[in-house]
Amino acid sequence: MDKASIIKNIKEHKNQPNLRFELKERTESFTNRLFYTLFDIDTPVDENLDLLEKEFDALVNLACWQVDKPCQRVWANFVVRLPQILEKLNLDAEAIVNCDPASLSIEEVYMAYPGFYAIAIYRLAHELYIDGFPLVPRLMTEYAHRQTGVDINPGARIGNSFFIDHATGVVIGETAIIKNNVKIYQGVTLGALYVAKKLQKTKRHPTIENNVTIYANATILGGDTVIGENSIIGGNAWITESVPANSTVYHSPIIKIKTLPHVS
Ligand SMILES: CC(=O)OC[C@H](N)C(=O)O
Repeated sequence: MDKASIIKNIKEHKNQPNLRFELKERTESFTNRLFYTLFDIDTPVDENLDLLEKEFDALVNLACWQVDKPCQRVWANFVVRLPQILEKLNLDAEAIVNCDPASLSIEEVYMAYPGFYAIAIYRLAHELYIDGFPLVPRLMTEYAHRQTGVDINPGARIGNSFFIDHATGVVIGETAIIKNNVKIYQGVTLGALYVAKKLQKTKRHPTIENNVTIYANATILGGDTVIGENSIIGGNAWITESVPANSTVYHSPIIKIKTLPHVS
């Protein structure tokens, strides 16, 4: 195949007229500016809010290509909710500093905890998601996912003072509901019992009630699965049914250790 034919061929197969990676890049720089505007003391709020509004306009132009989904009011609705979101995020940061014996300062939480970063970007993206703003919330949480290994779908509903410790390899599905003061550790999955396209728009992921702790690598599946309040789910537990309030759930593997006599 000559060069002209290759170009023609590629052009024929490049058939998504709205697929512009500029949207992804602009969303990532908008997300960075937003995070710094909310938390970094040297990032002036007034001028950065103006810049954010301009950057958001560009996102609207790139993301709102469906005529039946007008997006013009989304920024106005979002910006008024920023103080409330910040209040919630400060509660998350406090929960981390109060719960984690390894944390040395609140500044460390904001700058060094991937769990805090992932929750921050999730909470900001969630507000855009509930306004029906297409694609950008997913690009925001995927950006956080890429940086932290924590995949929180912007559709999930998460209450106050949420803490993900050692955050990596965590998956929180689109229809998960997490109430207040929940702590989870690395490798936790809040997922669907099985995956089928026909389940779109149904509750597929679990509900976690207040004050639940879920230790590392536990997997909790199913839209009807409810983990009752004050429960503790041990590491590596595999749960596909509801757990009553105040329960402790252990996974008990059989570990065999065979020690041979030392032969030199
Ligand atoms: C987290 C999870 O179970 O994902 C499976 C699928 N994407 C769904 O949303 O059902």
